[in-house]
Amino acid sequence: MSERTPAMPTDSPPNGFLWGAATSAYQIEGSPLADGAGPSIWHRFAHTPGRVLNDDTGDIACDHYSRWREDVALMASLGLNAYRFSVAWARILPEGTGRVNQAGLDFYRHLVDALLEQGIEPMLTLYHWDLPEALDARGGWASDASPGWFADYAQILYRALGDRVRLWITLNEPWVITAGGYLYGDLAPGHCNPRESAIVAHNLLRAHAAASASGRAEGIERIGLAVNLEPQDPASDSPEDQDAAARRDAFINRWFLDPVFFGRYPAQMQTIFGTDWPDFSASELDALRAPPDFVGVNYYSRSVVRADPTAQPVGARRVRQDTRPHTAMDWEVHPQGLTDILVWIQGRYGNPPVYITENGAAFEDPQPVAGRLRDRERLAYLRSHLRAASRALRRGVDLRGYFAWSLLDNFEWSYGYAKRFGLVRVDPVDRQRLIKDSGRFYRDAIRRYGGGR
Ligand SMILES: CO[C@H](O)c1c[n+]2c([nH]1)[C@H](O)[C@@H](O)[C@H](O)[C@H]2CO
Repeated sequence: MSERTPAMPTDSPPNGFLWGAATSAYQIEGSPLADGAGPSIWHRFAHTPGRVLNDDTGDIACDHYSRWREDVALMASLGLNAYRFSVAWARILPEGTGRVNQAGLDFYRHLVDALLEQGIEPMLTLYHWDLPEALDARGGWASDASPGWFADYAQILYRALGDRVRLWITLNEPWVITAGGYLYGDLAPGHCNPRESAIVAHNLLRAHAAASASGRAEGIERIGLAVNLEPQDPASDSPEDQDAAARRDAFINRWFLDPVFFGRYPAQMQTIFGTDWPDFSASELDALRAPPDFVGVNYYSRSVVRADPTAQPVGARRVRQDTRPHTAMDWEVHPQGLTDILVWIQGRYGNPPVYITENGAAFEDPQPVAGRLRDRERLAYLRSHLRAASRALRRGVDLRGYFAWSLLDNFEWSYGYAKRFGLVRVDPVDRQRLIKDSGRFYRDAIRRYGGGR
């Protein structure tokens, strides 16, 4: 099969299938304080020496805040019929609550209108990690008031854009927000506090429920939750490794999905956190039940897991599969894991509608030559994972769309600009965009198998 032969096998996805790409505000926009916007925790974190590789910041990023018209045209040239983006809370509410910054609302309204003019369906993420600094100063997600702050913010956006945005996501990856920001400390706000992390996770779930309820009250019909999911395969059939994989599965894959679908946490959470696990009442647990209208699946890789009592808090660690290909993030390339996790959702949670809201890979890209960037590894990753998605469709998974991560090379959090996921190259000096071979491949796949725009 040539590089240019699209991925999907003979059976095309269902009508209305979304072929998109995904980004997030702090990673692409730049101009974080423009037009009345307030600072976010990532603005502060990135400006704290030593927190981000090369002390990179999102001050410019992809300069999308100025180039959004060009980027919408780029999406149209790729043939996308959908685009997933996030709203920077502090552009809308500079102090996190209270005064609304109209210029912030206007930016996103113009972006949405431009997408719709091109026949591109917007999928809006309300929160992709960039909490207003003013709210972190009031306790942030550890504050009991945080679900109310979030629901009020969400309501402002529902009322401003609910007549033109049909697909909403409350939170992007509550697990990464919790683990990265409050347990391991590698992401903003950089805390390392197990008990605080369990309270933050609980408040994020309360916030999802509150924002879902406020969306219903505003007539919003399709509100989802985007979660990072990663199959946990035991390194051996020993009971120790089997138990370790089950604990890591609960910790990563079920910590948030079980509460929203079943109103309960996985039993392993108490074992993992011990005395740091709060004693939630039955009513507090039941209040978490807020089944999303769709599950957004962010899939990148799987883990092979070995028991290791020194690897806290789960007592399990990943075992690198040295004979398998890995990305520049050192994540194993394992497309079958995408099929497996989609079928797992189908079986465990009653076959809910699903979108693959992130899937992609960072590789060390070659320099462009004569206007061409031959990113063979990323193209192969995309092709193999589109095939994996097709296998899930054939298994009856209610898969409704695929969003490649990411449209553009962008700010990769604590890695800064050192890791590039884009289908489109962004020049580090002049921010010029150049569609990579992987982007051309995706365009051809959409033309051949997509519903078109
Ligand atoms: C384990 O990977 C996570 O699922 C994950 C990977 N990623 C993400 N979550 C975030 O949603 C994006 O903002 C990142 O840029 C992207 C690439 O790192």
